[in-house]
This record gives sequence, C-alpha cells and structure tokens, in this order.
Amino acid sequence: MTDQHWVNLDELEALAMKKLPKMVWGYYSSGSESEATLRDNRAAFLRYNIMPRLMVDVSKVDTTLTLFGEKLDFPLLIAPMAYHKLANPEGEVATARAAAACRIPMIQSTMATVRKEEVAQAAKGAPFLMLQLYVTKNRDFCRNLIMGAQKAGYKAIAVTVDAPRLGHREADERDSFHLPEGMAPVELDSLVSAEEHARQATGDEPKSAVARVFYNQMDSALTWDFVAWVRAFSSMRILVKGILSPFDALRAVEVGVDGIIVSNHGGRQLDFAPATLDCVANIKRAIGDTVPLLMDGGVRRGTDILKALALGADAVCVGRPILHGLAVNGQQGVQDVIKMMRRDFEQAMRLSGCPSLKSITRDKLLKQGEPLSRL
Ligand SMILES: Cc1cc2nc3c(=O)[nH]c(=O)nc-3n(C[C@H](O)[C@H](O)[C@H](O)COP(=O)(O)O)c2cc1C
Ligand SMILES: CCCCC(=O)C(=O)O
Repeated sequence: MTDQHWVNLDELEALAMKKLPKMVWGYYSSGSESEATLRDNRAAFLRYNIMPRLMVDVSKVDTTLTLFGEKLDFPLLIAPMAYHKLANPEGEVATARAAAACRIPMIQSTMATVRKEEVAQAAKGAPFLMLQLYVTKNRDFCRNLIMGAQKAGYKAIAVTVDAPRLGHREADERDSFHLPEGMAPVELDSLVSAEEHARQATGDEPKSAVARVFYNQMDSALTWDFVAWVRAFSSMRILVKGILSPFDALRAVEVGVDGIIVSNHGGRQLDFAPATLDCVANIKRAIGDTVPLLMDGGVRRGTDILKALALGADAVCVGRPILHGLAVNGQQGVQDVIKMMRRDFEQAMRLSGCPSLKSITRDKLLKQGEPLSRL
C-alpha cells in the first residue's frame, strides 16, 4: 500500500495515521470519553441491509440533485472541521479546490486556518460554500463574522448547536493538544491571540488548548432565539447542525431554519448520544419535506450514502476521510476521496436497482431483526 494506492477509506485512514504527528492524529480520530457514539455511528450502518430490486434499467444512473438552488454532482458535502493546516500546509485552500473540482459544497469551520475570503476564492466553481458558526459570547464579533461571510459570497451558515462546551476528548487531554506556533484559527484573530492557541495549560485549566479557547469564547447560553437574531440582519440561509431529537428538529423548523443537519459531531460531543443514522427516519417523519435534511457521522461507503437517503436524508456530509485525504496527498487526496465515494454510490444505486435519487426509498432497506415480510 503506497501513498497513491489505497482501495477504501479504511486503508486511507491507516496511511494518514502513519503520516500525522501523534497529537494531530489523536485530535482528528478521537471521540469523547468512552467513544461509544463514535463506534455506534459506524455500527449503525451495519444494522441495515439493502434489498436489491432487479431487472431495472440502470444503464444510466442520475446522482445529481439541487440543493438551495444549486446543482450538486452527487448528494455529498464536506463537513466542517477545524484546522485543515494540521493535515497539509495548504489547509482549507486545498480542500476548497477539491470541492470545486468535484462540484460539491464545502462547509467551512469557524476554526479554519485560512480566511474565508481566501477559501471563497479557492472554491470558485463549487456549487456553494457554507460557513459553520460557533456562536461566540461576543455577539458583535459573531455578527461581523456572518456579515463577512455573506459579503464573501457564502450561501448559508450552519450553526453548530451540539457544543455548549467542547466534548471531553481524552487523547487531547493526554497530549495537551495545542496548535503549533504560527498556526491559528484566523477568523478568531481579533478575539484570541495566536499565543493562546499554542500555550500549554497551567493550573486547573483544561489541558487541551482547543477546549480552553472554546470554553473562554463560545456561548453556552445559546438558545433558539438566536435564529431570529441572525434573520434580522442577514439574508443568508440558516441551518442548524447537531440535531438528534425529532422535537428539536420540529422546534428548528418552527423558528424558521432553512435546513437541518442530523449530527452528533462525529461522536465528539455527548458520548452515548445515538448514532446519527438511527435518528434520520424519526426526524424525517417529524419535519416531512419542510426543509432539506442532511446527516453526518460514519459515512464511509457508497452504500452508506444510499442507506442514509433511503431513511430520509437529502444528502450526507463527510468528515474525517477528507482530512485523511488531505494529509496523505493534499488537494488530490481530497479529490480521490470524493471520487471514490461518488463511484461507490453509483455502484450501490446500480446494484440495488435505483436509477435516480428518488427511487432510493425505505422499502429498499431491511433493518437487522426486521422480518423479510416487511418488504
Ligand atoms: C478533527 C475534527 C474537527 C471538527 N471540527 C468541527 C468544527 O469546527 N465545527 C463543527 O461543527 N464540527 C466539527 N467537527 C464535526 C464534523 O463536522 C462532523 O460532524 C463529523 O466529523 C462527521 O463525522 P465523520 O467524521 O464520522 O464523517 C469536527 C470533526 C473532526 C473529526
Ligand atoms: C474549538 C474547535 C472545535 C473544533 C471541533 O468542533 C472539534 O474538534 O470537534
């Protein structure tokens, strides 16, 4: 297995692990506490089988969709993740170029290591960009960030709602996770000094610098009225990321969001939160076709995408494999990840007898324990 030759995302992950410094690997791969949710995100996909329907003309399969008025090549977005420069010196620029080349949207993290204007430049040709928002206690800063993104051409914000505090990731505590000198989440420049991200903890502070910065800056008093607050000054679409309960999904629709991302933050926030795939159907039942429903967590195969769509998702987001591709081979590595997922999704559609996204329905799936007679 050379850098150039991996045949699935597990092999790519192993290559990334070998390449990255231990502290970075620990940060990327961790879930919180006992990592029950991290494991369950993957396990949930194994709990479903796909019942193929045969003798369907699948000589052409149409993977395209329209989301927020823009055409995507297939139903995949890049999930927001902090600090891409820890994987590759080009950081988010390489990721954005890959998104553009593959015609899928990228969601940029508040904690990006490249400025949003520069990411927007690199993403020219991508269907759209979204800015993930961590809501700071300082609301003037938050408003400026949103307005800056709007001005830079971002189409939407995704407000992360599952992180009133950062989850407890034990690898980060053990490794005293901090950013190398000279690297910082640049959008936060006016709030936090570069030294603060690199400083080792003293006294009773959280050992992980990322947890410390988060604790000091982000607003754990965030509630639903935030959506109306943003509406009052911004015309951008507003999504909420981190929804698991159908009651929260309904509440989000009530307060007027434009989309929901079902997520448990890749198992990095509340340990023992349910696997995201298990939450999709319930949430779809609750909100119907009111707003687009996205999901993330453990999506690694084309069949995973098919399962998420069959349960009611309109599209999925993928997280860690993007960082693995970036670490192993920069922009090309990210493109290879996306291309592989697209190829495998097409294959899953063909072999299950689904020539269009519309034909990927719940009756193609059988959950473990369900009798075949359910179909
Ligand atoms: C290293 C890393 C950094 C992340 N940073 C952010 C972030 O800045 N904002 C956010 O909303 N989610 C963040 N997430 C969560 C992802 O957006 C996404 O929910 C999760 O990674 C999806 O699961 P997957 O990695 O199994 O595909 C991060 C995840 C990882 C692994
Ligand atoms: C303060 C950065 C937080 C990034 C994040 O969301 C994660 O590591 O999961």
